[in-house]
Amino acid sequence: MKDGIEPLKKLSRAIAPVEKWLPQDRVPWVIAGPCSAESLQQMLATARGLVKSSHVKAFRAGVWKPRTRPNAFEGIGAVGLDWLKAVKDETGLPTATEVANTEHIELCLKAGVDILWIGARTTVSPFSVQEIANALRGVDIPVLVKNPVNADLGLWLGAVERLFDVGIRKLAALHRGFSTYVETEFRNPPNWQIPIELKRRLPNLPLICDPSHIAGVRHLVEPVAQMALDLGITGLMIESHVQPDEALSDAKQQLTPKDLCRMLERLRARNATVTDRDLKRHMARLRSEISHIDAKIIEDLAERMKWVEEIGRLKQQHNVPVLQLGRWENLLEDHIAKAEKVGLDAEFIKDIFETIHAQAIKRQL
Ligand SMILES: C=C(O[C@@H]1C=C(C(=O)O)C=C[C@H]1O)C(=O)O
Repeated sequence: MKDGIEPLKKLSRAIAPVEKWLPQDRVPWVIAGPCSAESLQQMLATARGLVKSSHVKAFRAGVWKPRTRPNAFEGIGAVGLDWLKAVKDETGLPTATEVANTEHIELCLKAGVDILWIGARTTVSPFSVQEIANALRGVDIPVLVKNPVNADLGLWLGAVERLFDVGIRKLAALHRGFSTYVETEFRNPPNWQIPIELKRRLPNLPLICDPSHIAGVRHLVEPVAQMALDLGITGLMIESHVQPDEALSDAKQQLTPKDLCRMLERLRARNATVTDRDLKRHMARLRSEISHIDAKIIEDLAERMKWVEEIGRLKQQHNVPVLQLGRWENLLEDHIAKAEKVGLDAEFIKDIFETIHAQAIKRQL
């Protein structure tokens, strides 16, 4: 692809590995803590529970909360930074919080916060991201960039680039899912293809998954975390509160420290690299079958397009419209029925044939 991949490769190579700023002796490695700092007692009690798991490497808490509507709890403010410091002094855990403007950054740097993150509602605004980047020029601090709330890879990449341009090298992307108008089982569906594409563009950029915001409800946090591990994502950010039901924000998705620690023991990490020779050979055989089928699909598509173009010429000679809705609807119905019989997902087949049909129309215009 020619869309600026070269400069991104350079950027990717210069990014510091996570072990430069957080220990990497456990998979998953986890940044955990309450959605919001609410009181010193709540912060310390949560941290005391979390530190029992050796997976937990840093403590998070939101101090300034961007809320969708006014009159919700908008965060405790700067006093929360003192509580983060108290957590660090007692547990030794590095601390992390969200920043959205210059003032937040100045206060965090003064209070000795170790890791900053940029929230999903901030990543959507290049003005805000640039303001943050300018305030961080010359500062050596890890910055995690949450994906923008909307499914826009460009904004996510742009935010990483703005921070890189002011000298931040301890960077990571934080995947918290994407907002959607339609109801789904998730609060913010993961759209895994977007973080996967981000990883393809910036292979060295550490990717952290935030299953709490993707799930939105407690019982889905574990399956989403497991999906992230199955994909090979080793870092997680998870919300935890000593009394989740009483939480002033995100009450439904927070886990007690005890439940979180237990969950971390149940999660299964995958081995990062394939070393076993037999396994390697077996995988290579399967991949050659897959490549063979891919080649067939491409040949068949090329042949399909030849017939499409021929019918297109015929339509032109006889003044017949290119789009034939009846035929298209029949085809789609047939294909979906056939696909379901062989165990393929209807939506998947619909997406594929919509793409093929769009191309078929283009070829006839
Ligand atoms: C190829 C045709 O043109 C269009 C493309 C179709 C396809 O890709 O199968 C089906 C119907 C038309 O909208 C056709 O009329 O059959």
